[in-house]
Amino acid sequence: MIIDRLYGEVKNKGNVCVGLDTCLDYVPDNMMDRNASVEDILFEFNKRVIDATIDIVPCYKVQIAFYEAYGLKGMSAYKKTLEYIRNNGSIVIADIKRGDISSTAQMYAKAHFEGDFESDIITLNPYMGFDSIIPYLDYVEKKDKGLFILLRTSNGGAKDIQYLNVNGNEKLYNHVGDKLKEIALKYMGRCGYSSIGAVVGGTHLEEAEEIRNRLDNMFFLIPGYGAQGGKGSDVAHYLKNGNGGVVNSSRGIITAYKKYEDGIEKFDEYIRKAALNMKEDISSGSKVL
Ligand SMILES: O=c1ccn([C@@H]2O[C@H](COP(=O)(O)O)[C@@H](O)[C@H]2O)c(=O)[nH]1
Repeated sequence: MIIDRLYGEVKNKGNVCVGLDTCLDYVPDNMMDRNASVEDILFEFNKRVIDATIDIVPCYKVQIAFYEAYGLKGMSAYKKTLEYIRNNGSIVIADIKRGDISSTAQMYAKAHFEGDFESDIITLNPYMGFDSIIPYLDYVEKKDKGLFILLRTSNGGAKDIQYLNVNGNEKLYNHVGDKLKEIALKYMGRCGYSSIGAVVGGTHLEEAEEIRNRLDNMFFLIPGYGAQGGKGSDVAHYLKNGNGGVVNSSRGIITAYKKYEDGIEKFDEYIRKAALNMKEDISSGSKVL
């Protein structure tokens, strides 16, 4: 199952998930060939980031919005990026955050688990209801695919809806988590985690322990590290014995070279260094717990 592969990759390479939220503003001048198309520039940038990190990270998260924003050429870069990651033996999470009625969800499943935009794991938004998740489950069961479903997100606005009290005094995200766990239990891997995991922002700490204990067999995608303020000692609360989750950083890694005077010349070195520093930060955070 995909979750066993991800678990194994984390065991060997640590928890850093490199976020490819790539836009032209992040591309160094020397990669901005005036004659090249947006498709080539975005893909070449991603290829450099992937080549610099593939032996030290377990997976990549590709945020589809950044490619959609550039139209068809952007989507070609998106397709090439997914293929490059998968063909080189790594795991790709497509951050698409879909949620819709089942007839539409079926088409989203086909669009992102087959064909041009095939990825290994996708993100979903469950707040339209649990029937919106069902159409993806066939792919989890029969095609070795995985889901990371939004539970408690990293943004401040998470509190507007996800923290509302339901059923008396229960937080909505806990209610959602319990329902997702019920579904997740049907798709358990040998590693003790399900191919249906949850997205839990690494920026809110108060509830971390409760969420981790309550959803003990769900693997977490943890965004919010770096640019949004999350630190190794924060995100470590969502891990279990150093595994059970991958921590995403997008801007923190792909723009790392901008902090250095010689960043453009040593682009690959600084990208790798940012991923290695993050890996070390998370593992020292885990040791403190
Ligand atoms: O709760 C969530 C869910 C998803 N994201 C996504 O993660 C990255 C974060 O980017 P950074 O540059 O590392 O801040 C981005 O693609 C978001 O759409 C999230 O931030 N929080």
